[in-house]
Parts: sequence; structure tokens; C-alpha cells
Amino acid sequence: MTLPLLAERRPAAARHCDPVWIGWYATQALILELETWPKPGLVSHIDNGAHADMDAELLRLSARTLEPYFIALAEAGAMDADMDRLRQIGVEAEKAMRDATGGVNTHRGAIFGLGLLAAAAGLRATCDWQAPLGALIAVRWGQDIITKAPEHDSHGSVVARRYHLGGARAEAAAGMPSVYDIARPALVEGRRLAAGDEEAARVHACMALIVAVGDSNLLYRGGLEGLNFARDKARAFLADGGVGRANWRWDAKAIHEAFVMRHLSPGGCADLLAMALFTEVLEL
Ligand SMILES: CC(C)(COP(=O)(O)OP(=O)(O)OC[C@H]1O[C@@H](n2cnc3c(N)ncnc32)[C@H](O)[C@@H]1O)[C@@H](O)C(=O)NCCC(=O)NCCS
Ligand SMILES: Nc1ncnc2c1ncn2[C@@H]1O[C@H](COP(=O)(O)OP(=O)(O)OP(=O)(O)O)[C@@H](O)[C@H]1O
Repeated sequence: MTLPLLAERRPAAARHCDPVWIGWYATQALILELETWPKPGLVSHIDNGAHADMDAELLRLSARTLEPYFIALAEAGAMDADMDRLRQIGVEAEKAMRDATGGVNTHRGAIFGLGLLAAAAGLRATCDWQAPLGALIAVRWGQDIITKAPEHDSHGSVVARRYHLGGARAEAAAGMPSVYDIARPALVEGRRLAAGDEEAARVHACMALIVAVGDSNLLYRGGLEGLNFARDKARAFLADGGVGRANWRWDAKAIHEAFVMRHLSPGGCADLLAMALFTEVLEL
């Protein structure tokens, strides 16, 4: 299933206001991200990348488990819920994910980012909001995302303190700039370069995100050296023509293998790719 086909089958803008459809499409965006290869270090339908504890089957199970929570977040958004309520649903979704996967962190970052976008899509249906969903997140919940963040010692908060990075929260509070300024233009560029090949466009966008994002997963696993290695590889891929070259898939595969060798995985970039795919359709 490809994105343009889905967009063509969408009969009316009314769907974009329906929490059930919003939640369903959030899960579809996760599946599309999964079915993209080669994404450096990440899990796909082809292999497990740099992850010993996950595979495509587990990520599909996780994505399906999350669908009712994305629906609940869209419904909460439609009722103009505050950040405390969204966080409560998000925490329940994280618990359901861990119960379904035997404790594996398959989609924690994705629950947060896609969950906020689903809530914004629900809210947009009740007000006359014409601007991007990311901007609605920033306006409605941005301040509380930063000021009411719970204290904890997650991998993300450890590296955020060490490297002075904002991670997923700063990205969301700023209106998801990596989705709108990096991934969306790169998807368009990838389609142009690869003559409409959707998977190639997703790989192109993933590489562009790796260059631009301070991904806390890369930092946690590889430190600054790992982050810089990842950025240099992705930057070189794009500078060489990205998915516009006939042999792009071999080069992307070599980069994927280099990440796996170093145990590097840009999980935040995978989340942002799924968010970009979600907003492309929801903002049509
Ligand atoms: C904010 C979250 C992601 C906690 O995160 P943490 O402190 O670990 O932060 P961090 O940003 O580093 O990483 C978490 C995950 O986000 C992704 N990520 C990493 N870096 C980035 C980045 N620069 N930009 C976006 N996403 C990123 C990765 O998948 C990573 O595993 C979230 O789990 C949380 O607070 N959950 C509580 C529920 C909630 O508030 N939900 C909101 C409504 S759904
Ligand atoms: N296709 C994918 N492959 C791997 N990670 C993904 C993928 N899609 C999204 N992610 C994100 O990556 C994060 C998982 O990364 P990772 O396993 O490195 O985190 P961790 O559990 O904190 O660390 P570790 O596995 O090193 O203990 C999830 O929060 C998830 O949202």
C-alpha cells in the first residue's frame, strides 16, 4: 500500500475530522515507516537493523496495539483536552505497548509525536485552523509540554542533560520543525529524484532527518562520535545525489550495515518520518 494510493482513495475531507480515521492513519504511518528499506540501523520488513530485541512482526503488533490510543487522543483533542489529559492517555498507550511487546520500547517516541499530531487533528476539526498541525500543537500545548514535563531518568533525558539537547519535547513544543522543514521537503525531492518511487522517497527523507536532527537515540548509543558518524554518512549520501542515482539502494544498504556494525539507530528520525507521512495526508 503506498501513500498516493491511500490519498486517492480518501473520498472527502470529512475523513480528516473523524477520530477513528485519524487513529487508523496514525497506525498506517507507522506501518509505512516500517516498510521502508534500507533505513540506517532501523528495523524494517527486511531486517532488524541494530535492534536485538525487535523485529517487523513486533513493530506491527505494537502499531496495531496503539491504534485505539491514537483514536482516544484525537477524541481528546476534539474536546480541547489539556496536556495533563493527553499525557494520561500517552502513558496508558506506553503501558499497552510494553504489555504487548514484553517490555520492549518499540514506539515510545512515536506515541508522543504522532499522538500529539492526532490530538491536534482532532482539535483542528472543532476550530477554524488552516495552518499546519504542528503549529497547532505549539500554540495549544507547547508551553505545558516543556514546563510540565515529568522528571525521569530515561535514555533521552540522560543525553539531553549531557549534550544540552531538547529531544522529542523541544521538537513538539516548537511545532515539529523537523517534520515541516526537513522531512516533508525531502519526501517531495525524493519523489522527484526517484520518479515517484515512494519507498525511495521515504529513504531520502530518513537520510535528510539524520543530517538535521539531534537524535537522542543516536547520542545515547554512540555519543557525539556516533551522532557525527551518522550525520556524515547521511550527508554524503545526499550530496552524491541521494535516491536519484541508479545504484542508490546499494549505497543506502552499505550505510545501513555501517550503522548496524556500530550499534547505531536513529529511532527519533524514524518517528519523525512517520509523522511527516501522517501530516502529508491529514493536511491535504
Ligand atoms: C517525551 C517522551 C518522548 C519521553 O521522552 P525522553 O525523556 O526519553 O525524551 P527523548 O526526546 O530523548 O526520546 C524519546 C524518544 O523520542 C524520539 N526522539 C529522540 N530524539 C528526538 C528528537 N530530536 N526529536 C524527536 N524525537 C526524538 C526517539 O524515539 C526516542 O526514543 C515521552 O515518552 C513522554 O513524556 N511520555 C509521557 C506521555 C506524554 O506526555 N504523552 C503526550 C501525549 S501522547
Ligand atoms: N523502525 C524503527 N526501528 C527502530 N526504532 C524505531 C523505529 N521506528 C521508531 N523507532 C523509535 O525508536 C525508539 C527505540 O529506540 P531504542 O531501542 O534505541 O531505544 P531504547 O529502548 O531507549 O534504547 P536501547 O534499545 O538502546 O536500550 C522508539 O521510541 C521508537 O519510537
